[in-house]
Amino acid sequence: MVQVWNPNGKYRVVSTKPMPGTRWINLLIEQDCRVEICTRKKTILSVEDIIALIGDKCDGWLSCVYVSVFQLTEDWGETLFSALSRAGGKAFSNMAVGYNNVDVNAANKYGVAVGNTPGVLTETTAELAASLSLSAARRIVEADEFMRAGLYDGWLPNLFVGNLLKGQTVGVIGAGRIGSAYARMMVEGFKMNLIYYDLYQATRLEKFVTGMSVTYAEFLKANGEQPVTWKRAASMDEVLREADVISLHPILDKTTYHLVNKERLAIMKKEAILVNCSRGPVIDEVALVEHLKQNPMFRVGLDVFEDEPYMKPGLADLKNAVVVPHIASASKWTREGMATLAALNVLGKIKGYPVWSDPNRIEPFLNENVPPPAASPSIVNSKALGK
Ligand SMILES: NC(=O)C1=CN([C@@H]2O[C@H](COP(=O)(O)OP(=O)(O)OC[C@H]3O[C@@H](n4cnc5c(N)ncnc54)[C@H](O)[C@@H]3O)[C@@H](O)[C@H]2O)C=CC1
Ligand SMILES: O=C(O)C(=O)CO
Repeated sequence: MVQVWNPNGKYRVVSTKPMPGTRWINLLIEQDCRVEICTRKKTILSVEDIIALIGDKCDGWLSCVYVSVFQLTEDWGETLFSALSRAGGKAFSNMAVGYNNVDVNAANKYGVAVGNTPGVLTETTAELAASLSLSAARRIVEADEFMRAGLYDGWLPNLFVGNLLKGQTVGVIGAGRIGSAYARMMVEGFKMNLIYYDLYQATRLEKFVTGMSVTYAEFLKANGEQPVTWKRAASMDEVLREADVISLHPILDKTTYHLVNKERLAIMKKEAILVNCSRGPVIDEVALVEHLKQNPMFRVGLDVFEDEPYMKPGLADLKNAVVVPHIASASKWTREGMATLAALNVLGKIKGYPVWSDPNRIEPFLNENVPPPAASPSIVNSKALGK
């Protein structure tokens, strides 16, 4: 049930799941860590399971730290942080960028550093959002099922007619790292016009699309095509009204819970495409199921669900929904990199290293040919802990 590496290591690091690759294990072992990996088949561990893994003491280990493989139901609150702290635990890291499953105030109370893994999953997650956009627009899953069912008996003018993306408007809600990467893909790849909404100005994205639309505009015009345009919307509703494809990329917090609800679905175009690779509760999924039933030309691509791992009743039966099991960050390079960043977050705490200055630039930690910088790549509560 628990696989142990380097049993005589001075520092104890526990992981709730086997994580991809071996670099993360080697980096910990090189720094005198004993690595314990829970290999139980159970996908979602309960609070009791995790408390049992943490144990009640560190048995002479100098530091007892914890890497949790992100699970929506692995709720890191008062109970777990106090258990970790009682066992001498000083650091915890999600193997994820999102940390809505973590009560950071509780971690602060027990002086536990909370790590996450930004940056390494930006492009991979954006690529999945782009894949879902295309799958929904071109009805790939429905068509695939049709072929496999042996129903294809010849080309027809009306067979699986979908939406053209070129020249349409892509809307991005939450233009942070992933939202901006997705926006660029859709503008560059499909010549879509962009409208975005975020609480903050996405300066880097704006510079990119401005630069692109200036030089690219000449090129497109010379080739008899329309240049791409972009704008920052004053409200989220403006994006919902204007865009043909809308992708959600905000964090989940109380400002974004049910951001897309019945009223907002009603203002979207009848043939719009909605993609969610952020967190399930950003959409009111019951309202979405109803909307999909009433509007068969409205399509969605979902990687995340309100009650993960479950879907709301009715969703699985709808042809106008493409659903995948939270795989947006699942490329080999990204998942191995996430494991490395998570391990280095806790290792940095063990070694007393500072926190890396820019969580948007984590490349130096991912170069396998050189030792990683002496820093924790990303600790979300470093300021609160006075680091
Ligand atoms: N499905 C999956 O496997 C994955 C999901 N994610 C989710 O994506 C989220 C975003 O990740 P990053 O882009 O790296 O984070 P980020 O912090 O770079 O971007 C989040 C953006 O959301 C914006 N935002 C916050 N509240 C908002 C509101 N009320 N309205 C509009 N915008 C708002 C922020 O200003 C920020 O620009 C993560 O927090 C995580 O929940 C991330 C990776 C993989
Ligand atoms: O990183 C995250 O936030 C995830 O959802 C898993 O990649």
